[in-house]
Amino acid sequence: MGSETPFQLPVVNFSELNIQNSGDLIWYSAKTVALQALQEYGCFEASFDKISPDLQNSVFHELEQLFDLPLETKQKNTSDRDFHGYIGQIAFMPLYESMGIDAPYVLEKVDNFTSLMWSQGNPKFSKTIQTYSKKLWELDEMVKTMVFEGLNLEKYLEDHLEATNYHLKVMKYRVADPSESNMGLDSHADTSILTILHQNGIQGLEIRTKDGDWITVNVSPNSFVVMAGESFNVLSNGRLHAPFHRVVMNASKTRLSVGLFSLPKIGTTVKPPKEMVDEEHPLLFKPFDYGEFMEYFCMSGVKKDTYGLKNYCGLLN
Ligand SMILES: O=C(O)CCC(=O)C(=O)O
Ligand SMILES: [Fe+2]
Repeated sequence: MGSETPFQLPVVNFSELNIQNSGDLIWYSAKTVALQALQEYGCFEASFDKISPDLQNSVFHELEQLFDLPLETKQKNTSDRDFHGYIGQIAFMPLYESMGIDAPYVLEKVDNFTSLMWSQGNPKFSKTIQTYSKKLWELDEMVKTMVFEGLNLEKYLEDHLEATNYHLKVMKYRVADPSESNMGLDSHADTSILTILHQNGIQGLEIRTKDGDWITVNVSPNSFVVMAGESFNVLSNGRLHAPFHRVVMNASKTRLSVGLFSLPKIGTTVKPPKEMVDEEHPLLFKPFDYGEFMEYFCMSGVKKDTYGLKNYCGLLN
C-alpha cells in the first residue's frame, strides 16, 4: 500500500461561471471536465475566486481559535445525528479532531454553535463561517447543475436540491509524535452526495484510484477538492465514482481542513432516475433512506476500505 505518486487532479475553474449563464461555452467545457473527472477519479480540483484568499485566511484564523478552546468546550458541540458533533480523542486516530455545523449558510445556525463555544458570543466567527459556507454552497450547486445536465437529468435537479441537507465539518490534524502513526484519517468513502474539501495549505489528502493505487493530491493554494460520495454513486446508478480517500500527516505543521457535505434529507427515498437504468446499466442499488442507512452504518461499525452504502443496498454484493 501507499505507492504515493505525485499526481495532478483535473482542474476546473469556476471563477467566471454562474448558473444563469449555463449556455456559455466556458460552462460547457468546465462541465465536460468536471463530469469526466467525477466518473474517472470521483473528484477534481476546483478554483473559485469568489472565496478570496482573505476570506480563506479569516476562516482558518477563526478555526485556529476554535480548536484552541478547552476540550470540554469543544465537546459541547453535540448532535442527535451520528458524526455531526465533536469527534476526537479517538485512540486509533489520535491526530484527528472535528466539529460540525448543520445548514452553515444560515447565520442563526452558526450563531447557535458559536454561542456554545464562546458564551460571550463571537460575531466575527459566525459571520466568517456563514459567508464562506454560502459561497461553498454556490459551488456545490454549480457542480450538481453540471452533473445533472451532463447526465441529461436537468428536470430532476430542483427536486434533488430541495431534498438535500448541508453539513459543515471543520477538522484539525495535529502533527504526529515520533512514536505515533502519521495516519490522520483512515481510508473511507464519503456517504454524502458531494463533499467539497478545503485545507489551510497543508497537504495530506490521498485518493485511491479505481486501479487501487494511492495518489497524493497536491491541492493548489486557494483551491478546493470536489468529491463524489456514495449517495451520488447510487443516484447516478454507478456512473459517478466515490473514491476511497484518507489523510496522511507528513507535514510538520497542523493541518486544518473544512468539508461541506451535502446529504440526502432523512425521510426521502434516494434512487436513480429511470433514465439512469437500461440494459447496459442494470439497477445497482435498492432505493434507500439516508436516516435508516446511517442507523445501519453506525450499528454495523464503520469499516475501513468498505463501501457502507453498497453493503447496505447494493444489488450485486
Ligand atoms: O481533511 C480532509 O481533507 C478530508 C476529510 C474527509 O475525508 C472527511 O471528513 O470525510
Ligand atoms: Fe472523506
